[in-house]
Amino acid sequence: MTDAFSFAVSATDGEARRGTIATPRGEIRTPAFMPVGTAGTVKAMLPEQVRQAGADIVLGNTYHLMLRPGAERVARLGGLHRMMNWERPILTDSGGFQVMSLSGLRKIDERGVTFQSHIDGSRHELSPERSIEIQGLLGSDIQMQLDECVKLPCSDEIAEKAMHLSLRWAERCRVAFGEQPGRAMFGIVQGGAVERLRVESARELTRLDLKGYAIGGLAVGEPQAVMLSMIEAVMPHLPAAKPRYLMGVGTPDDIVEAVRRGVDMFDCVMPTRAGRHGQAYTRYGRLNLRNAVHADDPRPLDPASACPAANTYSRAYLHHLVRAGEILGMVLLTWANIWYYQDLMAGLRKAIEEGRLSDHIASVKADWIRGAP
Ligand SMILES: CNc1nc2c(CCNCC3CCCCC3)c3nc(N)[nH]c(=O)c3cc2[nH]1
Repeated sequence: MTDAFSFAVSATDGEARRGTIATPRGEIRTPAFMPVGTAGTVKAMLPEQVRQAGADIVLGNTYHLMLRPGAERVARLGGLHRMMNWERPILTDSGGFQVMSLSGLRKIDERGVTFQSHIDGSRHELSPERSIEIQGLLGSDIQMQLDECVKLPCSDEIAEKAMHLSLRWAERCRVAFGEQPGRAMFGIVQGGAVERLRVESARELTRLDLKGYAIGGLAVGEPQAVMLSMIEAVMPHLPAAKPRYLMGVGTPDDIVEAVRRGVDMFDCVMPTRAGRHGQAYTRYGRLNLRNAVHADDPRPLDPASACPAANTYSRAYLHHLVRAGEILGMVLLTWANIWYYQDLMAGLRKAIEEGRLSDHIASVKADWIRGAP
């Protein structure tokens, strides 16, 4: 165990890296998928199930927790780790992205974002300084800068304005973060789909010498090809010795293609949200358990999976639970999905260690297409 925050790359395969982030709360094996725990819970899962599935770190969220139960209350209760009974690392987003996608009546200016709570309509201000303060009150191990993420497509001028604002906010967040031993603050590369803006953002952020760098402003509706080309444009301008986090990504296909290009960390609501909506991610692709085709299928989702939800219950039963709107349907499919995503990452980590990532990705994709035997 360490009292510092550090990242080490133990193997590479092309641009892909196998690494480890060491933190006082435990190690994070990369490439890593971080289950989303929006309001202090990975929805429909107990923390011990999240860990058993293979997760080393989960996400918390400034926007939700500042509105309810409130950052100062969480701090009084001993912090987010204690409150949600997750003693391993937590990464928190800064809240700006959620303000833009969830709240009513919002305004962005140099000071920060002003918005109305989607819960009770109350008015709130989130400055770079307040966002970092909230993340500190929550006890977050990896804190994200406040940034402005523009929707795509947008004009170069809008992308440039938002990218420069995010750079100024990165400096303010760096000052507000100060020295928190064992914790990190990550900058977020913006720049829309404009290569020169992406490069400028990455180079300017790198000058702040941060402990990690996120690639933001993607997975906002652009084609996968655009997302991948922006990743390729940014990578040469980020320090190889620091972790790279692609925010909000993504489907299994997005993840394997981004790992190939050097991304180390991912988060996405998809496995949890899909589980609540009757969708199962398996090594044979995605299944919609609401579909009548499963009504008489006695097979489990995947007998080869170590996840109890995937190797025990019949598809017919899962279909029944989903059709009946039973809570257990959400619980079992969320469990299977989080476990599948962790198995996907474990397979990628092993393939990088053994220098066979390209072949591994090809076989993973073939299974998705081939479907269950
Ligand atoms: C889904 N696509 C996407 N997500 C993005 C996100 C959010 C990443 N997920 C955070 C969790 C969401 C659920 C609650 C807990 C936090 C982005 N966040 C920031 N700050 N900046 C982005 O450009 C940014 C860009 C993103 N693109």
